[in-house]
Amino acid sequence: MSDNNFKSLEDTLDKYIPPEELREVKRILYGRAEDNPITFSLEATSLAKEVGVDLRGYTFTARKEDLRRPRIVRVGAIQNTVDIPTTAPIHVQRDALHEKVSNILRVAASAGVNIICFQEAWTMPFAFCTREKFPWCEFAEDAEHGPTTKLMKELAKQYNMVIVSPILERDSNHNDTIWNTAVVISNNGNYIGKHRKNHIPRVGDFNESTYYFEGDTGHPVFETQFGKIAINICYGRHHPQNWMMFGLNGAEIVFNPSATIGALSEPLWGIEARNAAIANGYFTVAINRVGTEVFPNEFTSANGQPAHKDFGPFYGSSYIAAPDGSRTPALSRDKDGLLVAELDLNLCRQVKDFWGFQMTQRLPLYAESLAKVTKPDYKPQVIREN
Ligand SMILES: NC(=O)NCCC(=O)O
Repeated sequence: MSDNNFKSLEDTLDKYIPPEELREVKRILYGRAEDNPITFSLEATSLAKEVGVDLRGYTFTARKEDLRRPRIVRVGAIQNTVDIPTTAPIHVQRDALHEKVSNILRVAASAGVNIICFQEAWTMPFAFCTREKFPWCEFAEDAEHGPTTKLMKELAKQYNMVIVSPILERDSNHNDTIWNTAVVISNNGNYIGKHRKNHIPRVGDFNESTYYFEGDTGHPVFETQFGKIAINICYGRHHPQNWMMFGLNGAEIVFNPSATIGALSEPLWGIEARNAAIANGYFTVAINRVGTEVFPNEFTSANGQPAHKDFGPFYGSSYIAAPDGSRTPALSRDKDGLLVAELDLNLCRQVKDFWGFQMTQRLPLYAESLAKVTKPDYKPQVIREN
């Protein structure tokens, strides 16, 4: 079976595992026997059909508490293809993506979404694989006042929705430097702040260090009306310390807007964001692109293979994981999708109380060890037989 004929892990499980065993398989593999799907209004499902987006939703519950009311929030994740050829003028490509994602936002609004995040560098094709500067650098724009943020501020206000908008940023106050940045806009339509990607890949076709440097914004958590959120951009999901710092700063939901391909990372995908949710006591939202993007000039992947104009399909499979280790099924591997999860944020503290991972974390021990490891004269602590 070729990669393209393989629909998804969930489809295969549903197709071949008898129902009574499937419950147990799902309990072990997905952390819960039932998917707990959300039934959306007719308006939301019809709009999703009209816009051409696969709308799916799932609920995560928490214990009822005596002293705290439930803190129910609907979170959304959008995965989408880039449909306009990469040879079209930059403004045509960007406008088309603005229009497409704005339409999906209408669906999110009618599905009751409170906080939404898009895929990494959503306003452009993922051109960094080419390692060519032009015309791709033209996609970079000001995080606070650029055309994308301007549009998203209007829509955030209109839909009373917090929007996390990962873009290619141009910082004209600092010598026109470029950054891989996620902009956070409040449900009142105000710019709250931004986070710049902390870890830049130098692997296979993801040689992004040609374009931008490691981020300088630390690990900010944005306190929104619907909860405390943070963003760990793509390759940062391979770094447990990155996830940990967002948790230490109090995040309740961490988004992981990504662009990644099957040959490279698909076996890691279902593990990393889910493990981060467990280890750090927050919800995680892993978002990947779909589709194949073809570039005008051939490039190589530095792997001995012939030069080519695309680097294979992004595999989508966006999913949401909870601090108790349970997760939603994934969106498809090849279709535009809007994944919605209804969360009770009280689950974060409940899981921390139960498992005690934060209490047993022993940060001073690691702070001390790491301080030693980073010294030039450090010797690894290895004990050998004499
Ligand atoms: N965009 C990006 O950081 N991709 C890196 C590939 C991966 O981490 O799977």
